[in-house]
Amino acid sequence: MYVRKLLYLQPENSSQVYQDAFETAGWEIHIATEISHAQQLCEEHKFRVGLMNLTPGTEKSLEQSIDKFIPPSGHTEWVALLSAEQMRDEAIRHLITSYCYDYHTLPVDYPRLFTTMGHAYGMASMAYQQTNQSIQELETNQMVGVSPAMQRVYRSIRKIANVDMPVLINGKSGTGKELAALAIHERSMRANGPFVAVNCGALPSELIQSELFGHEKGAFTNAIKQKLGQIELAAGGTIFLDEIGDLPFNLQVNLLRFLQEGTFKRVGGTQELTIDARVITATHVDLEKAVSEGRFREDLYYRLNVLHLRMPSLAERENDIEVLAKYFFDKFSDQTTARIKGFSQEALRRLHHHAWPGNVRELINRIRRAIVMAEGRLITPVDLGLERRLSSRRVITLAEARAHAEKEAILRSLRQAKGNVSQTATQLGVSRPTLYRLMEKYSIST
Ligand SMILES: Nc1ncnc2c1ncn2[C@@H]1O[C@H](COP(=O)(O)OP(=O)(O)OP(=O)(O)O)[C@@H](O)[C@H]1O
Repeated sequence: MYVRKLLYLQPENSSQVYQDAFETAGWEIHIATEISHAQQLCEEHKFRVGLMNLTPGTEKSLEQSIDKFIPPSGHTEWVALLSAEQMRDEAIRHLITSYCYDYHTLPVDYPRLFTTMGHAYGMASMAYQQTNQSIQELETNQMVGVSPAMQRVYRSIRKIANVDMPVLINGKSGTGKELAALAIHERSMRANGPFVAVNCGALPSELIQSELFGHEKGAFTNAIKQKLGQIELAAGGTIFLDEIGDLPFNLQVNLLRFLQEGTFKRVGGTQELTIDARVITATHVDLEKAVSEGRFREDLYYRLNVLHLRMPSLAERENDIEVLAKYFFDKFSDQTTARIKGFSQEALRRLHHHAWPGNVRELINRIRRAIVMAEGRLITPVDLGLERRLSSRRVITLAEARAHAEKEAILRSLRQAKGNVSQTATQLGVSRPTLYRLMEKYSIST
C-alpha cells in the first residue's frame, strides 16, 4: 500500500490515538512526545503532514516552540487535535490560524480526520512540486520563480531566444534583467559564442566609446596599444548593454549604425569593421519618456525595441518570495552555518509583507546578512533587518512607546540568552508565565 509519512506530536498524558487505524489508512506514523524528538524526526524524514495534539496544559509550551520543529523545507501542513472547549481560547485559535492547515475536535472521528489529513497531504505535495519546478527552471537558466508572472517571463524568454533580433528588457533594479539576458543567450543559437555584459551607467562618459568600440594605438594620450571593444569581443555571441538610457547622445548614433549595418570603427581608426553580435539592452528608466524629452534617439529606440521583455518586480511576484528566500538560504548556507535550519514563521511573514524596493538583489543581501547574524536555529525578522520599526515621524502614545520598549528589551534579552526563556525571565525580573504572556502579546518566538 502507498505509505505517507505522518509526524504525530503527542505530549505525554495526552489522549491516545489508535496507531493501527492510521497504518491501515496508509499512514506511517512517527510519534514524538517532546519537541526535541520532533525536531530530530523532521531532520530524518520528509513529512508532508503533521498532527499536533493540543492537550490542555501543553498548548502553551507548544505555542512557544512551534517554530522549532517546523522542518527546514517548510512543506509540512499541520492539523491540530483539540477539544471543543479549547476552541474557545483565543490564543489557541490564533495558533491554529497561524500554523495549521485545519483542526479536528476530539473525540477522534477517524474517517473525517483521514479526509482532512489527505487534503493536507495534497496541499503540501503541491507546494513541494512547485518549488521543485522552480529548481528545474534554475537548472536551465538559473532563474528561480513559480509565480504566474515568472511563468510568463519563461515563456517569453523561450520565444525570444529563437529569433535572432535585438531585445529591450525593462524592469526595476535587481529584478533579474541581466539574468534574463543570459538566459536568452544560453537558449539561442549563439549559446556557444561569448556573452559580454557592459553597464553603460557605470562607465564615465569619456570611456564608454573606447570600452564599447575599442581604440587604435595612439588614439588618445593613454592609448599605448590597440584595444578591442566589448562589441568586438562579443563576436558570434551576444552583447548585453545594461542601463542603455545612460548611453551619451553622441554615441547613440554609433550604436544605431552597428544595429543597422553591423559595422563600426575603433576610436582613432579609419577602417570600417564588421562583426556579428546580437544586441540585448536593458533599462530601469522609461525610455519612451527619454525619447519624448529628446534625451534618447527615437530611431535607436525602435531599433532596440524589436523584441520586448518586462521583468516583474518582486512585489508583483508574492508567491516567489518564500521560494527565493529558501533557495538563497540553501545556496549561502555551509558547514559553518549548518545549525541554522530555516526561517521562523514570523520571519516568513515579514518577508511577505516587505515592499522589496531593491527586488531580488535586496532579498539576496538580507538572506546573506541573516545567515551571518542568526544566533538561533531559525532566522528571525531581526536577523533579516526586518524588525518592525516605529515611524519617527508619527506621534506615538505613551502606551505605544512602553510596548515598543518592552518588546525591544525582551528581544534583546532573548538574543543574549540564546533563546533560553527561563534565563531571559530571570534577567528581565519577571516570571516565566509573564514572559510567555508578553512574548505572545508581541508575537515573539524563540
Ligand atoms: N529569478 C531569479 N532567480 C534567481 N536569482 C535571481 C533572479 N532574479 C535575479 N536574481 C539574482 O539577483 C541579482 C540581481 O539580478 P540582475 O543583476 O540580473 O538584476 P538587474 O535587473 O540586471 O539589476 P540592475 O538593473 O540593478 O543591474 C543577481 O545576483 C541575480 O543572479
